[in-house]
Amino acid sequence: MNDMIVLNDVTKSFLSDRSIKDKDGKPHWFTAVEPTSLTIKQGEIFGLMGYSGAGKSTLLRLINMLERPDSGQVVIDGTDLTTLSASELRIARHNIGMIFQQFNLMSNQTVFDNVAFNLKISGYPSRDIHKRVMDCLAIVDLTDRAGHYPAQLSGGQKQRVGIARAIAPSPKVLLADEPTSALDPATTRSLLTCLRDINEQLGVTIVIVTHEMSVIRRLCDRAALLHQGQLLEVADVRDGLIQATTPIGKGLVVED
Ligand SMILES: Nc1ncnc2c1ncn2[C@@H]1O[C@H](COP(=O)(O)OP(=O)(O)OP(=O)(O)O)[C@@H](O)[C@H]1O
Repeated sequence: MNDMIVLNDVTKSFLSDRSIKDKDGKPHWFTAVEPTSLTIKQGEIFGLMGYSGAGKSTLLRLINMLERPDSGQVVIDGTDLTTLSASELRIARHNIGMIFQQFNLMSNQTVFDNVAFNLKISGYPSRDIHKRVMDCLAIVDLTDRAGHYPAQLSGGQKQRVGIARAIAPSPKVLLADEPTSALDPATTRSLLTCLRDINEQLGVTIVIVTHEMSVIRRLCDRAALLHQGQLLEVADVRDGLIQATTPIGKGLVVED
């Protein structure tokens, strides 16, 4: 399989609280992602896991450049996003869908319009939008909810709308930031099945941030184990077990 996502020595720091100064009196920069290199293959389902503050969400957001790395390269399907102009980056992002823990739906828009929105801004032909929205709602089993508003949906249904919205422009990569954290165990299971089906049917590469070991075990092919901004190791997931080898990694994996 081709390399779909290649991170080459990416780093990311944030300016700390203004009250925290370095010894020389200058503002303190906190390193959220230490130099990290990672390759994710086309069609993989890849997890990012680690304790709170490990840098999982920041690393995920580097992949679509919602966070711009301080250094290093972010290569998606052969294109280094760090070299693109703002308008080129906007176009390249059509290849990268994203879903969020809190769904981020527009509450004053129907399910149909929430999904159509992404197509409109990606320049999808107007005459084809209706069919594409309904096809995507069928994939997530929400055809009968097209005219509903988000407030009329359960959490699991809202996340399915988020998935339909993300896959509508036919991205090659789907990023998921704690997509099941707000859901109960049964709804989580059905959402993971939905993500697995999308991966198998559409061939979309999925990168998922989660602190739930069971999500990694059920869904992922491999997972990066992160600790305090560092990539400890990339572990295979075989027979429902995360094959960690480093001492901290092994500790993370039995934490559930
Ligand atoms: N925009 C920001 N400004 C300042 N600090 C930030 C910013 N974003 C993240 N950080 C810091 O970077 C570190 C890593 O944050 P990140 O959200 O990536 O971790 P995480 O592993 O996803 O944690 P969690 O599981 O709690 O969401 C944290 O210490 C966080 O406070």
